[in-house]
Amino acid sequence: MRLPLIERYRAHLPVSLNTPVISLLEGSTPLIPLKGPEEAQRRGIRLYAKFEGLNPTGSFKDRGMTLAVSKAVEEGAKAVAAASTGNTAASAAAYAARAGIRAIVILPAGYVALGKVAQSLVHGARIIQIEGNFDQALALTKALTEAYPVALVNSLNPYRLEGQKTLAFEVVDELGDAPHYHALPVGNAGNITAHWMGYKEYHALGKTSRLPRMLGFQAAGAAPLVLGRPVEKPETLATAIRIGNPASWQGAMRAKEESGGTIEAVTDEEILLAYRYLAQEEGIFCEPASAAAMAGVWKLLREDRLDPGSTVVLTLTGHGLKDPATAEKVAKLLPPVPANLEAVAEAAGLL
Ligand SMILES: Cc1ncc(COP(=O)(O)O)c(/C=C/C(=O)C(=O)O)c1O
Repeated sequence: MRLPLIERYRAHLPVSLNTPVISLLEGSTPLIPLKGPEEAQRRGIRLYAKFEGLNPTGSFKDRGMTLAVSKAVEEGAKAVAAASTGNTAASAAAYAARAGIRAIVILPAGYVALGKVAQSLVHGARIIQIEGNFDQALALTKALTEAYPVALVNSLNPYRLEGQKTLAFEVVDELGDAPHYHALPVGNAGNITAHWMGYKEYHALGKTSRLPRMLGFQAAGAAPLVLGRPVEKPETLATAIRIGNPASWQGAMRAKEESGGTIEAVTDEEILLAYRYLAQEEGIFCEPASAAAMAGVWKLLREDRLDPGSTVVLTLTGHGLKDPATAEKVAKLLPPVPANLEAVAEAAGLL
């Protein structure tokens, strides 16, 4: 029987018996063993994908949203607000609907993948598109929630990170220890901060023999943490991580430094290659931003920077269906053929 995330990890979360559990049975996502690219196989490096696309709204955001919305309702909120590159909006819209309160989402016009806008619309969120980018949307949302009785549910809200840290718990509970490395994409940097919180908590409880080295990856055109300064005009086809000034900058730096890990950039071309590899070689359809984790691990493998025989977990943060438009960048749809066996057999490459 599947448990609400809050029930599964109640002992580790800031909840009480007064906290309503607003849940869509999020979490407990599959940890899928990968065949891995040849560079991993020949070094005996085991790769696993923690596929967060199988959460209720198709991304890891549900882990933080179940807690943030439950706590907002406990505190009497009648509305929640979020700036978003799309997945936070979709998740806030779903959990607000679940709770019977209003969701207000502020999106950078023209840079949110179709699937995510569809979700926010159909869940009944109040969608405000701004003529600006995500960073401007976040500043406006902070101002809105300071001026009006609306709860902020971006990852500046600590409850979001508390919910998201449970991914690390699930990895340890399933593998029996922490991996040697944990790779994930980094945009606003809440997720890498939360992963590291979770591993440190479990380690302090004696549940792991090691702490993983955190491997964060940004898109080369949107890599403030790599450059060491905000990026005024972030650009990448991985629109989920098209963020120039991460809200959790310090948290990401802490995760990198304390774990002895790294935060590096991958190009859009490397992201697309990894996106196609995961779908066509591993059978996993994740969205472009998620594929940045695979692109980054592949880069480190090519540079022989991962220890032979080690275990690497990659967080694939969102489902590929969120961004159907990008799918056509890796595989073109062929024109229709006449409706007869010979034409179909020829198009199928069987003749
Ligand atoms: C699929 C996917 N992969 C990676 C990230 C980066 O996580 P953070 O580094 O914690 O920001 C996001 C983030 C999306 C938003 O920030 C939003 O939805 O507003 C994402 O949707």
